[in-house]
Amino acid sequence: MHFGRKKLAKPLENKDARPALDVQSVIREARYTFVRGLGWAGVMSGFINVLQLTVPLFMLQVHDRVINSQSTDTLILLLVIAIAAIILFGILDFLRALVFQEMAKSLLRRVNLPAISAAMRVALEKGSLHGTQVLRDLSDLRNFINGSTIGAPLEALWSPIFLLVMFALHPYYGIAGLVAVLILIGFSLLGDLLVRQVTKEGTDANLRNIGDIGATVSNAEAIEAMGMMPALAMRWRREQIHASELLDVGNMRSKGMYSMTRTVRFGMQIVILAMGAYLVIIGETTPGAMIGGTVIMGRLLLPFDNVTRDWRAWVGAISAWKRIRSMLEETQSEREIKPTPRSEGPLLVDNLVYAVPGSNVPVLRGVSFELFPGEILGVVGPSAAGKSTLSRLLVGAAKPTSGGVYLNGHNAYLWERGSFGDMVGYLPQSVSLLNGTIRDNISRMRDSNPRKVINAARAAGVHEMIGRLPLGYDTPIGAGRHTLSGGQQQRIALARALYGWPRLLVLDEPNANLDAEGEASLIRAVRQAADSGAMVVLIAHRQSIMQYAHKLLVMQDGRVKQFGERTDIIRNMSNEGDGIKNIPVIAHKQESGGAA
Ligand SMILES: Nc1ncnc2c1ncn2[C@@H]1O[C@H](COP(=O)(O)OP(=O)(O)OP(=O)(O)O)[C@@H](O)[C@H]1O
Repeated sequence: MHFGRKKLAKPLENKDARPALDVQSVIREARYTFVRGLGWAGVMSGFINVLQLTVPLFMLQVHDRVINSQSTDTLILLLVIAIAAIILFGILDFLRALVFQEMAKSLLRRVNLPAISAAMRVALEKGSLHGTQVLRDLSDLRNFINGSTIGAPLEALWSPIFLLVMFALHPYYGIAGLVAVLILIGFSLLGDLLVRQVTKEGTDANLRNIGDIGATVSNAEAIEAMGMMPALAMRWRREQIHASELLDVGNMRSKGMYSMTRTVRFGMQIVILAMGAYLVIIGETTPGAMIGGTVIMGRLLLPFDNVTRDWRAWVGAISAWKRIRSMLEETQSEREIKPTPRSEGPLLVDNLVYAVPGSNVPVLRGVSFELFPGEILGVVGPSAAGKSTLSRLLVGAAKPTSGGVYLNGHNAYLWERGSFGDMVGYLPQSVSLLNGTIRDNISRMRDSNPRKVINAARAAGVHEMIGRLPLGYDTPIGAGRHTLSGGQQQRIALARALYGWPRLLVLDEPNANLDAEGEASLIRAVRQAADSGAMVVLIAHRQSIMQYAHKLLVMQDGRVKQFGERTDIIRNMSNEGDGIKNIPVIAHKQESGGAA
């Protein structure tokens, strides 16, 4: 028995190939955008803070200068200055909001596409719900930056200005202000210590729960039919309670700290007023300074209140960013960005090993074979032999752990996706059509050439069926739209695979939902593709289709049990005797005497 090893074509290196995306530079740029935005907003916050002194200083000046001098000219001058300062405050406040908005836009512009590609890759490996989390994180991050909570720490950074003014009014004011600030910083740090971890755990638990519910919703029919809802509801409830309890603890601690900081702020304002009154009595300061000092104390401490109140939003945003960043890093693509010319073959699978990421038990254990243009390869074997995993690796949807799949010597996994996709037709075991029209789906969501769409539909034997639908090729399908039967979906997915006459056609259980007419169309399509020089890989449990295969690959436990010309393999299997029991497809063929 040979596995085609002797004929293996040497893999080529594409010298022009570059990594598709430098994740580290995306992360660096995103961080730079964030820090630069915060820098600008911070500078503006400084001016805004200074301008916030307008009201207390105006009070102080009116009290000390206007009342004493009885001068309306001074009053008018002060009024004009104060109004100008307040208008400037309004303008800067608005500009700062624009800076935040621009920062959110520019951050998302940089991260959006890499994050969505990362989400796709994570979805391939860990399921769609892990993938969609990153989209939620991006949206949370944008809301945070555009929201009202991001500015509080920036304002707190400028507290030294208020402290200086307080020291200028009287050293005792300054000292009281400093003590109050230190107490509030202590509360903020304590709050962070008490809130951060528990909030993170609660959020993670909540996300897990949402993920579980999302996964379950897609199985709603089975759940309803088998009355699984009460048991599932109990599980969710337990998980929900656990997550809510953690989040409630974080919330309660955060609110507790906020109440304490407010108490300290109000208390300190009373202390400073009393102290001011005492300083006025002993002639150390003026009544204007007393009122101004009290108001400035309020302004000084307010951002610390806000930091304590809004810290959870910062914790949430930081966690969201960390998740986005680690997903980008984990899924850094080594794929090329330059299109590679269309290839006619051969297809070489060279000592292919695949273990699911995070597991060290390989699903494929050194699979090798070669396929030439115009050949149809039937892949058979018992359940869990690794057939679908092999098909995913053939089309570059999963990364080999070692070894590789090469088309005309070029690595299928690394191949730039657009040009690779033009050459490949893939029908996965679980057919999933996308939201859009039938035309969109067949044309792979591209601006379609109507003739190519109709050709693909005809080849899949589905043109007449589409013609019978009220909107024909423009019928919207996908979630919540026109519902197609399992067989209809499979045939439209076959038309999608055939679109543009690919050079490599990988069909995983393509006849699973087909009736006799559908299967006849499928066989016609497969033979037509092979006659036009395509390489076809067919995975099927139903044996009828295998009689058209030129070669057979028999898999077992992730290994190649046999590979070769179909007639040779069937002869070998019947000679081995016990092998026939293990390979039902072949066994059935032999028994029925049909295939060879
Ligand atoms: N993402 C994954 N995570 C964990 N295990 C996986 C994953 N994908 C495949 N496997 C494991 O790999 C083995 C082979 O699965 P695969 O779907 O390739 O088998 P198969 O031969 O196509 O089976 P069937 O004929 O039943 O479709 C199975 O044991 C399966 O549990």
